[in-house]
Amino acid sequence: MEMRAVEDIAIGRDLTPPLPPLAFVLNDAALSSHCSACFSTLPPHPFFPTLLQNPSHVRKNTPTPLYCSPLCSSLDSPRHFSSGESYLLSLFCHSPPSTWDNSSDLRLSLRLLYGFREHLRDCSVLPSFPGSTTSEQRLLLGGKKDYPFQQIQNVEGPDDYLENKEEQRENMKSCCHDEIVRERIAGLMTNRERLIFEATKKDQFQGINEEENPNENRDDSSESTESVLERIREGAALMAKARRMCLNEDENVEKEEEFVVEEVVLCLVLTNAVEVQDRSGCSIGVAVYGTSFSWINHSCSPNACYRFSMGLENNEQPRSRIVPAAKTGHSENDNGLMMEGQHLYGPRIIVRSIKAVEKGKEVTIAYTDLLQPKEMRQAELWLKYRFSCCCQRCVAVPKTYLDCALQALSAVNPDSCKSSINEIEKLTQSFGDAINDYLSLGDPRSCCMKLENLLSHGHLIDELLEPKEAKSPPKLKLQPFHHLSLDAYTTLASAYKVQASDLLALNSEAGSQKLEQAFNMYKTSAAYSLLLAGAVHHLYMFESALVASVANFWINAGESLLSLARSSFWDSFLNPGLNHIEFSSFPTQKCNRCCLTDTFEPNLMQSEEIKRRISNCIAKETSHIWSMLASDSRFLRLIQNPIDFSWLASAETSTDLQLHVAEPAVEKGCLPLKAGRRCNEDQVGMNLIEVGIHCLRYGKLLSTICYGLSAEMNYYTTDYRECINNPKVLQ
Ligand SMILES: C[S@@+](CC[C@H](N)C(=O)[O-])C[C@H]1O[C@@H](n2cnc3c(N)ncnc32)[C@H](O)[C@@H]1O
Repeated sequence: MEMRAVEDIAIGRDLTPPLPPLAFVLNDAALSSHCSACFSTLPPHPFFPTLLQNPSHVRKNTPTPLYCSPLCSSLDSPRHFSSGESYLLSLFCHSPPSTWDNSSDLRLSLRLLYGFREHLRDCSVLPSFPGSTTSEQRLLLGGKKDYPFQQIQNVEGPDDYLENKEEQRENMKSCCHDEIVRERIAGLMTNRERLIFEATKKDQFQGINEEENPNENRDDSSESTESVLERIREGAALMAKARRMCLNEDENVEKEEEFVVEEVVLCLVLTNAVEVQDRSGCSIGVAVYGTSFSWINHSCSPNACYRFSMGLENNEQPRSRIVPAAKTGHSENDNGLMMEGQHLYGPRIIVRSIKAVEKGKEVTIAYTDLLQPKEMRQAELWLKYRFSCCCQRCVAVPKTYLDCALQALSAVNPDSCKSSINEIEKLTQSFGDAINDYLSLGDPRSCCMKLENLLSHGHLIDELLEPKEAKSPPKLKLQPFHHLSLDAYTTLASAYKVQASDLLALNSEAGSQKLEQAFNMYKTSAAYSLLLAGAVHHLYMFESALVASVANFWINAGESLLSLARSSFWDSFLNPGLNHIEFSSFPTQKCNRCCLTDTFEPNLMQSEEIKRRISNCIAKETSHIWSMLASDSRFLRLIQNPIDFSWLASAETSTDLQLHVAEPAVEKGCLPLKAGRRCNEDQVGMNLIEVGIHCLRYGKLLSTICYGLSAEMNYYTTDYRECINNPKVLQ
């Protein structure tokens, strides 16, 4: 099944009304910070679940959902208890499974399973059972007694259906054999056959890879295939155990047929669930939606994206602009379980166009990070969804510019580029280890040192040996758009900021030297944010589906630069003159160089010319401040301008990338760049603000394409002024 546009659709239009979820849960980590019903941040004194049944079964110190209000608690608590979720949390906490480190998909599956049964009961389909039963119903209801699901409270089974045990067993076998291979429940693909049974056959992805690259991913792929299988089995068994505990039954689940229903629903969740993100883009939960959303296929160059709408109110109801490609595959009878949403609360999802879509054309979204190179995307899609993507971007021969750029190596050492599979693996491992130092070990300092080192030299060098080592030719240097470089910039922007706050927190009465150190770290963090925005913007010029990423990166860069410009560090020791700048006098109207305003129509943002004009303007302003921003980082000093990469073309030509860099700016007022130019100190702060406002404004404009004006309106018409007047981050 796929979804198509019912009319010609312009860029930046909502394609669906806000669609309610079939089921949703918070991630384990968000259970103590967010309301489990409406996903808002919890108040200081949150509400516990009401209807706490059988508390003796739930062991002490088990995490529990919390709510922002009695209303949210009364709406959501029954589902928490009746689905067996409370028991699963208890099991998960006290005897953690080996293949699951977060219980959210399993809890989501339990809630969904509960919802399906409730729906079947509400639809009064049971009286017609079994004669006209659908296979979905048979699977979900199963036989009497032997089938754990049959015994959920308040649900009456068809007593006369199964006369004796033998018959029950027969029925169960047929359920298992017929239904375990079934594709859909409630219209949603379960992929169970592919996820489980094909996994045991010859691995298809391995086959594909062997054709393209005989050495790549072979071992990884078969290992991952086995682990998919093991995870699904272990997860389903745990769900079945939790449900049996909830029903006061023997909780030992040993045979596979005892958890086949759980396995099917878990596979449905793995195939259809989406991460729910808060406004800052942090993942806080997972949800499954009905067919209007779940029938949308993936593309690595998609024409749509989605966003979430939280809260209980639901005023806006635009009509849907997408329909299933064909209403085949489901008979009237089979529609017994089709449902669009069960919840009047929880995160609703809205699909939106990020490219113009012609009537009748397929609407697609991204299931994976589009800033990964082709092989990584394909591997992830195969592992999680068992398909090989054949979208335009994936089948392009030669590869698209974007895919080349995401893997491009410098030509400094072309031989190593050719024989580099092992070298790249080593380098990837080194980048991963460095990032791990920060994310897992909490050591931002070591992470920054290692990443700077890897980016500048292509390998780790001993700091003490640096002068000697530096003379030897670099091993593998990455181009600034390489996906490892982009990951490194993201990490460095965060790790430098954390280092700076740690430094200030540890030294509450920091002397001027510490203050200066902290300021330099904040400065380097802002510089990496800007480089990330510039590099991804360069890629966005070749693939407009990157709009959501680039919008976020520009906004982050703008906020960091404005915070830096307003920091009290300037007053203390850098440029006391800045103190007297009247910030409210900064332009809030149209920029007279690039014409950027707050009120650009999303349609205009399709124009390459306009995007180029804005980035040229930001590049020009950046050239005034870059040497100041980059001065404390060994790697950043090698970057001549983080927005206009024309310097790269002359610096070196990549062996596998025909660099497409922007033409030097020739418009009136946009002078060609003189990278690294140092300008009048008094101007630095002003230029920081100019660049910051441009980044923020441009980011907000791009974000209206993917998130919509109504959602962002209040925020983005005032917020850079707020950002200037109320710096959040720095002292
Ligand atoms: C959320 S469902 C999408 C709707 C699905 N096509 C259906 O008929 O219900 C995800 C599954 O659809 C299939 N799918 C999605 N995008 C695809 C693509 N670009 N090529 C092939 N299969 C795709 C895969 O089997 C994947 O596991």
